[in-house]
Amino acid sequence: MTELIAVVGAALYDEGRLLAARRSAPEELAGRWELPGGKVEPGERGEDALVRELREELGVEAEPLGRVPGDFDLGRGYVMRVWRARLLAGEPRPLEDHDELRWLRPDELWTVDWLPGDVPAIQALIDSSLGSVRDSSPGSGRDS
Ligand SMILES: Nc1nc2c([nH]c(=O)n2[C@H]2C[C@H](O)[C@@H](COP(=O)(O)OP(=O)(O)OP(=O)(O)O)O2)c(=O)[nH]1
Repeated sequence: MTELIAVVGAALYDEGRLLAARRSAPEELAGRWELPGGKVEPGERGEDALVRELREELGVEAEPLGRVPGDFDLGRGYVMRVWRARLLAGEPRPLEDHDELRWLRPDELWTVDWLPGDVPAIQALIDSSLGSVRDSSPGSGRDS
């Protein structure tokens, strides 16, 4: 069986807004929007890959906060895992692979043309935020 290639996607938040990035390459993905991130290197932890990719791609320092439940199939043997992260320092700039960045408020999440593999990831992100609101209500069980 062929090994899956692990990709990390960053759900990077600042002031309640999510950062979306428009790909500039390769040609078949250019113009579509994604979560910044990239391939996990051999032996690297997902959250470390996330911090490294955000530094390389956007020139920012970020802190991983936790995994969004789910393994998202991107096709061609790629599987994406999404981490929530918070901006610690710097202003994101499209240094690599992207030509535009946009901070999306919760009501703007579907205003960009996400890559097909990202649509379930964005939905999971929304569902898990609603879940965390629900889980904080008195008497509710904890999510692992
Ligand atoms: N980073 C990222 N990649 C995604 C998303 N959705 C999606 O289909 N992909 C695809 C695009 C690429 O084929 C693959 C990730 O590869 P990448 O090119 O971003 O990885 P990388 O930064 O490590 O790239 P490189 O070193 O090979 O240039 O996953 C997403 O939301 N974020």
